[in-house]
Amino acid sequence: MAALATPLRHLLPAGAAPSRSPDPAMPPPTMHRHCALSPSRGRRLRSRLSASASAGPAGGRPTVLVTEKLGPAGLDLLRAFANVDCAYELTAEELRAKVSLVDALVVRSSTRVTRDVFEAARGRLRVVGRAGVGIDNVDLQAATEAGCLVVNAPTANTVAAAEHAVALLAAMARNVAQADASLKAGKWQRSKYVGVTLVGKTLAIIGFGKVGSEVARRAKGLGMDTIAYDPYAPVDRARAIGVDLVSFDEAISTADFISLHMPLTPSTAKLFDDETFAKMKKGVRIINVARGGAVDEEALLRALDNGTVAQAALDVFTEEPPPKDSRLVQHENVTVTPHLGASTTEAQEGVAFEIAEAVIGALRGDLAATAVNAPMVPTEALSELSPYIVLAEKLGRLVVQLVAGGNGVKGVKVVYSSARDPDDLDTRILRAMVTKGIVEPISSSFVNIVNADYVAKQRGLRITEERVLLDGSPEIPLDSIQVHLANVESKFTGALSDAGDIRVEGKVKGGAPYLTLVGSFGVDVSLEGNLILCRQVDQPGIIGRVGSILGKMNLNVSFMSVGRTAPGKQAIMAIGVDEEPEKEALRSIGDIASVEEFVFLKL
Ligand SMILES: NC(=O)c1ccc[n+]([C@@H]2O[C@H](COP(=O)([O-])OP(=O)(O)OC[C@H]3O[C@@H](n4cnc5c(N)ncnc54)[C@H](O)[C@@H]3O)[C@@H](O)[C@H]2O)c1
Ligand SMILES: O=C(O)[C@H](O)COP(=O)(O)O
Repeated sequence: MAALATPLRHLLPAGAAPSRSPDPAMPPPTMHRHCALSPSRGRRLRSRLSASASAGPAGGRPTVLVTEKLGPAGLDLLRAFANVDCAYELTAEELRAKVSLVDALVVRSSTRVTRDVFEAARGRLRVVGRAGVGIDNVDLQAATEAGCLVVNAPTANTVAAAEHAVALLAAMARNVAQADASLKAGKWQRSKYVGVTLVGKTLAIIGFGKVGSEVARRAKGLGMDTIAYDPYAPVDRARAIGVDLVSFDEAISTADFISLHMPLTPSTAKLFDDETFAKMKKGVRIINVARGGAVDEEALLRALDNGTVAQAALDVFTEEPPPKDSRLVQHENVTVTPHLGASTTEAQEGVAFEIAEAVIGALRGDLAATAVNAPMVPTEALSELSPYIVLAEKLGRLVVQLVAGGNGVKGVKVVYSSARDPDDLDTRILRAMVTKGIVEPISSSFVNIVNADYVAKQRGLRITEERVLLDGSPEIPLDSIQVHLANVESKFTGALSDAGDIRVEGKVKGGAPYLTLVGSFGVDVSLEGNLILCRQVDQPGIIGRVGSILGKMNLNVSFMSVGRTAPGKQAIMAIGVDEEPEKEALRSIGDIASVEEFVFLKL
C-alpha cells in the first residue's frame, strides 16, 4: 500500500524562497531580497489544522457513504479505517437523507453532489471523494462554503482512457461495431465494411496532457505519424515521445485522424465547430474520449452528412446520456460508447484505491495532493490578502492567455513589491492563485493552496518568487504583483518586457484588482469582465474609431486606458468590455491602419 500523504506537505512546502537575480527590465527597487516561510507560522498552521483532524463524530470511527460501484481494494482500504455504507442508485432525496449521517461521500460521475446535498449534510460531511478526474458533478463552491474538502483521483484512469481512444480509433477504421451489428442481424456484408489502414496515416492529438501523450505512444506503435496541438505542453516532453507540436490549423488540416484530449474549458467549448470542420481534410476521422462539450454536435452532424468527416467515434456527449433519438448517436458513420473511457477493471481498482487513500488522509486531517478545493485557509491571512488573492489569480489567467506557443509554459516568476518585512507577508496563497490562474484555463486540474505546487510540478511549471522591498508604510501588505513568463512566444508582442518575458503587473485600488503594466507599457484598468488590448502607433483619433466600432456592435465599454512609451511612438490601449465581441468587431479593430496588433482576453 502506498503511504498516505504527509500532513500539510503541500500546504507548507519547504524552501519557499527562490533564488533569482532581479529582472533588469523591472523598475529599480529600493532594496531587493528574498524571503523564506517563517517556521513559526508553519508550526502554528500545522497545529491549528491537525487540531481539527480526527475521525468520526466525537473522535469515533468515521462513516463513509459510497454511492457508486468502487473497486474492492479501495473499499477494503476504506473499511479498515471507517464504517462503509454502500448504497447505489439513490434518488436525490435518499442521498439528502443519508448525507447528514456520514463524514465522507465517495462518488463517480453519476451522483450529483449539489448545493442541496451540502445543505442537507448540516456540517457533518467533511470530504467528498470523486473516484475519477472530472468533478463537474460536484458543486465545488457549495463544498467550499460548507467547509467540505473535495478530492479526486486524477491519474489512475489515464491509461484506460488512452486505450479506449485507441480502441475506438481502430474499431472505427475497420467498421467493427457496424459489421458486428450487421452480422448479428443475419447479414454477410464484406464489401460494405471495407476499412482504412492506420499505418502511415497522420494522427493529430489535440491536448497533449496525461491521456494525450499516452495515446501518442500507442499510435506511434501502430505506425501512425503523430502530431499534436497543445499550446501549453512542453516541447521536450513531446520530442521525447517523437511527436511534433504544431499549430491548431496545421494539426486539423493535415490529419487523417484527430483525437481529442483537452479539458472542457471556456476556450475549448465547441472548439470543433463549422469553421474548424471546414479546415479539415475531406474524409477525416474524429475520436472524442475527452468531453462532449468540446464539439458542436450539430456542426459534427453537418460535417458527417457532407462527407467532410468520414467517421466519428464518441465516448462522451454534451448531454449524458444523450437523447434516445439523437441523430448523432444513430448516424451510421458514428461509433459510440457510453462514457466508458475509465471503465476497465484495473483503472477502477486504481481509482478506488487512489480515492480511498485521499479520503482517509483527508479524514485524518492530511491535506492530500489531489484536493480540489481549499477550505482550510487561515482566516487572518485570508481577510488581509483577499483582494490580492483575486488580483493574483486574474494576473495568472491574463498572462497565460497572452501565450502563443513556443516551448510551452515552464518558467513563471512572481515579483511582489512591498514595504513589509518578508517574514510578515505569507505569499504562498498568492503563488497558489497565480498557479491557479495559469493552469486552470488550460487543463482539467483544479488548483488551490493545497495542490498548487503539486500541479505546477506535474506540469513542469517552475514558479519562482521574488520580493522587492520598498520604502514606506508596512500597513498595506503589497504595492504590486508582477507575473513574468519566460521563454514563450506571445500572441501580443506588446506584452513582452525588454528581457523578452511576457510581463503583466497589477495593483489593488479601492479593494479592486487593477492591471497597471503590460510589457513595458503602463496602463490603469480594472480587471473585470473582458479586456481588449491593442498596440498602435500613438496618434489622435484611434480611441474614437475603436469606440465607435464597439458602439455599433452595441458593446458596452466599461473603461479605456492608453499607455505609451513616448508621444507619437508606440502605445497600448486597454479596453474593458462587458460582453465578448463578435469576431467581426474584433476583425474591424484589427483593420484600423495604425493598429499593429490586438488581443481579446477573458478575465
Ligand atoms: N472518457 C473518459 O472516461 C475520460 C477518462 C479520463 C479523462 N477524460 C478526460 O480527458 C481529458 C484530458 O484528461 P487528462 O488527464 O489528459 O488532462 P490533462 O490536464 O493531463 O491534459 C489536458 C491537456 O490539454 C491541454 N489543453 C488545454 N487547453 C487546450 C486547448 N485549448 N487546446 C489544446 N490543448 C489544450 C493542456 O495543456 C493539457 O496538456 C479531460 O477532459 C478528462 O476529463 C475522460
Ligand atoms: O473524468 C473522468 O475521470 C472520466 O470521465 C471517467 O468518469 P467515470 O468515473 O464516470 O467513469
